[in-house]
Amino acid sequence: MVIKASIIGATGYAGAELVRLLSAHPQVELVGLTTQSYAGKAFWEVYPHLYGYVDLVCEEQDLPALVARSDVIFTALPHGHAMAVAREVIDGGKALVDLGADFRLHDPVVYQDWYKVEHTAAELLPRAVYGLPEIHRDEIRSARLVANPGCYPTSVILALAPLLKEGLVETGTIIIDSKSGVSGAGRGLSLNTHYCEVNESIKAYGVAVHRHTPEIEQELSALAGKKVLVSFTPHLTPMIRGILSTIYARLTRLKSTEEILTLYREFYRQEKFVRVLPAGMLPATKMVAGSNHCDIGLVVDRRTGRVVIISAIDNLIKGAAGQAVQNMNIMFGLAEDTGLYGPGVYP
Ligand SMILES: NC(=O)C1=CN([C@@H]2O[C@H](COP(=O)(O)OP(=O)(O)OC[C@H]3O[C@@H](n4cnc5c(N)ncnc54)[C@H](OP(=O)(O)O)[C@@H]3O)[C@@H](O)[C@H]2O)C=CC1
Ligand SMILES: CC(=O)N[C@@H](CCC(=O)OP(=O)(O)O)C(=O)O
Repeated sequence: MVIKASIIGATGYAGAELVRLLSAHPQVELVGLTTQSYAGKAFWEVYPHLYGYVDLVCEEQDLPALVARSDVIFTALPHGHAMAVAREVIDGGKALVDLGADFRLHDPVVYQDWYKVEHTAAELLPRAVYGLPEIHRDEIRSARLVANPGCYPTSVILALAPLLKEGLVETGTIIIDSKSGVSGAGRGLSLNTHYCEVNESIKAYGVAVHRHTPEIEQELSALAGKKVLVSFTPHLTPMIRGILSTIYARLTRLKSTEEILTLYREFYRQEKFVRVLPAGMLPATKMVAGSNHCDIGLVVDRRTGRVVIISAIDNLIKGAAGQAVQNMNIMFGLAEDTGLYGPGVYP
């Protein structure tokens, strides 16, 4: 089987990583790469590392033509833009994986509250599946519209799922401290992300108001079977790739580190992309850079009755493009790790 794939917003950081992964995917043919600013340029002129691997030319978005020649379309656009293309893709009988936030929240009112954008395709929300394969694999299999999760939520939900499913943490005491590389903010130029502003400095942002908060709470609440509230604080750090999330929660029953690690190993036993680390080993962003892994380590602090869980992902891979490919593989009945197998790069 050859899957014809197009990417709308291919020239952003998430889109370009998708181009790299799909160009090496044994069962995909890339047939369209759209851009806002680089129409007419060869893709390798925008991203020279792909010289010799991708010979497509960037094009302006011509949606009917793109839908006609694709089996699957990936949207890697700023939030608010995928809803304008989703209906035409779905009505055309093609699959859509959206890397942005437009179809992640089930409730359009919550979306409007946090994103300050009107949801103009709310009728499609019931058909959208939240594309975290380790939690929603069966629904993804039959979905035509998959909402690829946010990068921070991926690192947080995978880190907490086993404990919430077992009712082992108090659902009102969860504190999440996440640190991201600057590529998480996209390729566009901005004062907040230019070299002098971010290098040799770490800063918190979006405190108590970050738009990933409702997405994290939606998924954690579903796992717990009751409302979960979190305090989520993201930080911008002077690295290019990676997210490290450190999560604190009070245990409902005291367990040892080894007991909880056993629970995690069992929960993720079949998962190729979640690595539960042995006691005494903790994740680092370098361990997952360039791979589709989420690494998880944890320690029970018996003194405070809290568990501290640490997870690491590459924001552009498991946090975006890799997870999108994983979702496509599931939707098209391929082995889930096709085109994604293997560790990343080190150092
Ligand atoms: N970066 C990350 O780590 C992650 C990103 N995401 C999500 O993926 C999506 C893309 O993010 P990212 O790649 O970082 O963003 P970038 O800013 O790097 O790229 C955005 C892409 O969208 C195109 N674009 C921008 N505005 C418009 C518009 N008005 N109409 C059509 N095309 C437009 C750009 O074109 P051009 O290049 O020509 O200007 C570019 O191809 C976002 O929704 C983001 O939140 C999700 C998880 C992680
Ligand atoms: C460092 C940085 O700025 N990160 C981005 C989140 C990354 C992202 O891609 O957001 P979505 O997954 O929702 O699309 C931010 O905080 O807005």
